[in-house]
Amino acid sequence: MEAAGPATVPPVKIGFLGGSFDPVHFGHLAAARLAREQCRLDRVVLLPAASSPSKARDIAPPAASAGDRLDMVRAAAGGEDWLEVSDHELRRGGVSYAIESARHFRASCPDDRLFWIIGSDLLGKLSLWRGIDELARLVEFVVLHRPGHAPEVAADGGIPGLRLYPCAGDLPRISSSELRARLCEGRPVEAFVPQGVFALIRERGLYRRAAAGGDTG
Ligand SMILES: Nc1ncnc2c1ncn2[C@@H]1O[C@H](COP(=O)(O)OP(=O)(O)OP(=O)(O)O)[C@@H](O)[C@H]1O
Ligand SMILES: O=C(O)c1ccc[n+]([C@@H]2O[C@H](COP(=O)([O-])O)[C@@H](O)[C@H]2O)c1
Repeated sequence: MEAAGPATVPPVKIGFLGGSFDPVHFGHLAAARLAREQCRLDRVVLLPAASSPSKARDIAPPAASAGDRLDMVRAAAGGEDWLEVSDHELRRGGVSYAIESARHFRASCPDDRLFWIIGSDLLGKLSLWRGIDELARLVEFVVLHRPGHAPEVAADGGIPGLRLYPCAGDLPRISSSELRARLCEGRPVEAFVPQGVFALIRERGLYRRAAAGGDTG
């Protein structure tokens, strides 16, 4: 009798959602959940940026410190066994280019499929991301329609071999900048962030003043 060959194990599918998460909100969590469901991801990693490339030249740095943003993201991810948090970009410091993170995760997970999850607000400038041709070889992109940002924007911009999967579904019309403004004005935000995140914002008095800035270390 012939021995059965080794069973082929399908590659693990890991999603990454990078962002400033200043603060993390239900829009981010909905994006992670939809991407996981529609692309059948095994897990999703929230990846807080030390400094986002698209925001690095903004006048205002992240309003909350790296430590506060990381704690809020950890609080938001708690309780979901498929949702993880990586502090890789925060430990690396500097501007958080996706290509550098993708090289790191590709090296540590050589056999897995890596999916970069982005909102449709980022699509128009995807071709300008640092090292986009290499990035498009290393990862596949999942795009969530963000209200107010048309998903039909020409995305590939001639990016060779781009693998890009649009996800269907309604995402909450929330942004971190709107939440920072609300907090600064003393308006409620409980409906937009998980309870643990709200508790941290209140305990630490985060985002009380718009011009407060904050350290990123
Ligand atoms: N409401 C939302 N629905 C879907 N995707 C979102 C939503 N908010 C943010 N994202 C996506 O999450 C990622 C991280 O976003 P980021 O941390 O910059 O949040 P933000 O709400 O856009 O912040 P800000 O208002 O400060 O620009 C990006 O890919 C962004 O497109
Ligand atoms: O690598 C790049 O060139 C690049 C340019 C723009 C945005 N990104 C990534 O996109 C994610 C969301 O960015 P932002 O500016 O919406 O917070 C974050 O993880 C950034 O590192 C990456």
